[in-house]
Formats: sequence, C-alpha cells, structure tokens
Amino acid sequence: MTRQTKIVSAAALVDREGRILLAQRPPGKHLAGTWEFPGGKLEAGESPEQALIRELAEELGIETQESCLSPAAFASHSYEEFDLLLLVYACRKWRGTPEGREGQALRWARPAEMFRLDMPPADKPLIGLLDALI
Ligand SMILES: Nc1nc2c([nH]c(=O)n2[C@H]2C[C@H](O)[C@@H](COP(=O)(O)OP(=O)(O)OP(=O)(O)O)O2)c(=O)[nH]1
Repeated sequence: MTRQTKIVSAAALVDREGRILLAQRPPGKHLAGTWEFPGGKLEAGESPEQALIRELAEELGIETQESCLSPAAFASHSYEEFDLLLLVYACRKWRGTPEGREGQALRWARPAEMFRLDMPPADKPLIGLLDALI
C-alpha cells in the first residue's frame, strides 16, 4: 500500500508579548497530550489558508483572513501511520479571544519554553525557527 501524505496547516498565533499559542491534543487522539500549533488537515478542494481559517474558527472560535497569514515555516515528518507535511503560518491579527472549543487546553509560550514542553516530533525542528518570527 502506498503511504499517505497528510497536509496540515497550522498557525503560530503571536500575541503582543511575542508569545505563541499552543493547544494540547485531547486524550484518545494521535499524539494525545502533546502541545501543538492549532490547525488541521486540508479538506478536499481547500487551500492551506482556507483550511487554516476554518480550523481556527472551529477549534478556537477566532476569525482571521488570508491577508493576516504569513507563510513562516514547514516541517516534514514520517510518523508510523503516515507522512506529514506541516505548513506553519504566522498570524498576529485575529478577531475574538481564543478558547478551546473542543475541550483542549491552551497556553501561550515563548519559543524558549517550548523546548521543555512535550510537542509532536514533527514540531521539534520548528522551535528554533520561531525566534526569528516573533
Ligand atoms: N494541528 C497540528 N497538527 C499537528 C502538529 N504537529 C503534528 O505532528 N500534527 C499532526 C497531528 C495529527 O496527526 C495531524 C493533524 O491532524 P488533525 O488535527 O486534522 O486531525 P486529528 O488527528 O486531530 O483528528 P482527526 O480529524 O483525524 O480525527 O498532524 C501541529 O503542530 N499542529
């Protein structure tokens, strides 16, 4: 069977203090308990930006738009079950206050703190790049 590549867009939401929002993956899901950048898989026919705007509304209840998403970094990682291509956009402008609409815990973290957090293996190489973003 050919391996599946999942394309996932995710946001580094940056606040005025230069912290980035992380969401904790819920129990029972792949990589449960790890702290990730909010986002999710592209659905059929969606661009990465459209998928991210939809996911941010569903998961966090915030509104943003394409002009507020800057391509920032990508990560490529082979998990046991699939290959992941993670597209990370920086976003500094949104409407609303992020809340865990799907019961997920949220926290704001500086890149230096992220080295100590349990993040998905795909995200580890991104942490060092984030300093340049904020
Ligand atoms: N949103 C997000 N996903 C990440 C990150 N790092 C990382 O390895 N992933 C993985 C976890 C998941 O396997 C996949 C994201 O898929 P998803 O959020 O749409 O789907 P899911 O597994 O939570 O749930 P499901 O809809 O498949 O049930 O990407 C990250 O920083 N942010």
